[in-house]
Amino acid sequence: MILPPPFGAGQRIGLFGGSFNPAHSGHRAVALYALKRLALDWVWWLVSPQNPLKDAGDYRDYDERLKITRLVARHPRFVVTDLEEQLGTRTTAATLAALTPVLRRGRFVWIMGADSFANLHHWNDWTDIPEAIPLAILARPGFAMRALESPAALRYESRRIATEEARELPGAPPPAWCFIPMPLRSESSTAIRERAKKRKQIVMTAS
Ligand SMILES: Nc1ncnc2c1ncn2[C@@H]1O[C@H](COP(=O)(O)OP(=O)(O)OP(=O)(O)O)[C@@H](O)[C@H]1O
Ligand SMILES: O=C(O)c1ccc[n+]([C@@H]2O[C@H](COP(=O)([O-])O)[C@@H](O)[C@H]2O)c1
Repeated sequence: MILPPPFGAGQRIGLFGGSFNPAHSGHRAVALYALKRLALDWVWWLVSPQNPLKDAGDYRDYDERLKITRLVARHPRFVVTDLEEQLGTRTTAATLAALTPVLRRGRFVWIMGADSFANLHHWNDWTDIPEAIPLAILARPGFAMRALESPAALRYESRRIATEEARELPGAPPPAWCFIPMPLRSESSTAIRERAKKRKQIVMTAS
């Protein structure tokens, strides 16, 4: 496994997993906000080969997703990586299990949007995830209440860290999670794909 080069023991690292199908400026805003609020050294963008809950037919080619994510994530503290492709893992629980020795060497935190946290209980082996790594939940339009009342929030209610203490999250003993309000971003990959589909239809109708 080739770890992102800027990795030193004890560093504060955010793992930002996503389909990035395609990556957009909302992702960048989330990563920038997490970088600052969690006082991270690095954010590793883990481009997921395939979210096991999503339709494979909707996916753009992996290399193309990596390429666009690298363009969107251009920042000296961001690293876009194909770690999950290298590991051959498809579920987050399996990825985190494979990364166990790595997680012990740094102060890691998993970054996700509030929509992901609201649905965490549908993920494969979902309780393994908060048991493996602290979770930073970034606000997303329409999902704050659903996230804060979700099965994951209720199950780990006593392990919630106050927003003002978000800096304590990286490397905190799991389970631990924190909801981080941020200026809301409405971008979504679905909307981008829908717009692209419509443009294609218009061109086809016109020709
Ligand atoms: N606008 C946003 N605000 C907050 N979090 C976001 C936003 N867009 C994506 N995220 C978070 O980024 C991570 C990766 O998201 P993903 O690649 O699925 O993008 P998406 O826009 O949600 O895609 P899709 O519409 O295809 O589901 C997820 O944890 C998701 O919750
Ligand atoms: O492990 C699962 O079952 C699982 C289900 C849904 C999403 N995930 C992971 O969550 C991250 C965000 O996924 P997505 O598709 O919403 O960008 C990405 O790393 C996925 O692999 C993982």
